Amino acid sequence: MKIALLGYGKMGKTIEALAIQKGHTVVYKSTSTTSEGILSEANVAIEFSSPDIAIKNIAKSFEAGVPVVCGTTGWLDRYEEILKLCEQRNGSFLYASNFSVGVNLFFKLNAYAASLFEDWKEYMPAIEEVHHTQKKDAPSGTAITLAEGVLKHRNETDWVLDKQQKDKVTIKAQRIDDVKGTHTVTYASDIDTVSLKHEAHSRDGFALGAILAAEWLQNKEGVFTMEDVLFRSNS
Ligand SMILES: NC(=O)c1ccc[n+]([C@@H]2O[C@H](COP(=O)([O-])OP(=O)(O)OC[C@H]3O[C@@H](n4cnc5c(N)ncnc54)[C@H](O)[C@@H]3O)[C@@H](O)[C@H]2O)c1
Ligand SMILES: O=C(O)C1=N[C@H](C(=O)O)CCC1
Repeated sequence: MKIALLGYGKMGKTIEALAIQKGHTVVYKSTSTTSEGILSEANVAIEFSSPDIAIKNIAKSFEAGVPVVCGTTGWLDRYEEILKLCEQRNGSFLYASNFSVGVNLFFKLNAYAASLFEDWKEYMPAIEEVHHTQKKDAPSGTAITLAEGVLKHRNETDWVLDKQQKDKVTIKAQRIDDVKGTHTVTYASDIDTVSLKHEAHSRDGFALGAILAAEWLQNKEGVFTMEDVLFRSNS
C-alpha cells in the first residue's frame, strides 16, 4: 500500500515506522511547513495533524482522489461538512477518535457498563482523561466518545468539562508530562465505586489501528468507522 502521511509529528512518524515494517511505502508526507512526494500517487492518506488543519487536509485528499483515514481530534463540529464533501467526490473516509484495538474493545465494555448501571441511578458516572502537555484539544476525542456511550443510558443530556453540573456527565481532563493517553470511566455511589480504565503504554496501538483501517479501506467507497473495521466485516 502506498501511503500519504498528512501530518508528520508524533503520530505520523510512528505510523511511518510501523507501516514500513509491514511492507508499505510512504509516497507523500506533509507538515505545517513542508511537503514531499505526490499525494495523488497514494492509495490512502493517513491524517494526524491538528484540529484547525484536519478539514483542509481531508478536502485536499478527496480532490486528489485519495481515500482518507483521519485520527485528528477536536474538529468534529465540522464533521457534517466532510460527509457532504465525501459524497460529492465519491470519496472514502474513516474517522476514529481512537484507533487502538484495546480502546475500541474498551468502548464496548463502556457501553455494556452503561447499560448495566442504567437501572441503578445512585451510581454517578464520570470520565477522566490524562494526556501529555502538548495536546491541543480537551477533552480528548476518546473521552467524548466514552461520554456519548454513557449518555445513551442516562437522563443527563450532555457532558461538561472540568466541573460538576446538574444534568451533565463530568469529563475531567489532565495534562501531565509525556502521558500517552489514559481514560477512566467511574460509577460512584456513597457505598462504592466501580472503575474501568484503559492506559496506552506507547503510540504503537493508535498507529497500528490506523494502518489496519487504511488497509481495510482499500477499494471501499463511503464513510466508515472503526466499528466497521473491527466488528462488522473482515473483508
Ligand atoms: N485517533 C487516534 O487514535 C489518535 C491517537 C493519537 C493522536 N491523535 C490525534 O492526532 C493529532 C496529531 O497528534 P500528534 O501527537 O501526532 O501531534 P503532533 O503535534 O506531534 O503532530 C502534528 C503534525 O501535524 C502537522 N501539521 C500542522 N499543520 C499542518 C498542515 N497544514 N499540513 C500538514 N501537517 C500539518 C505538524 O507539522 C505536525 O507534524 C491530534 O489531534 C491528536 O489528538 C489521535
Ligand atoms: O495524543 C493524543 O493527542 C491522543 N489523542 C486522541 C484523543 O484525543 O482521544 C487519542 C489518544 C491520544
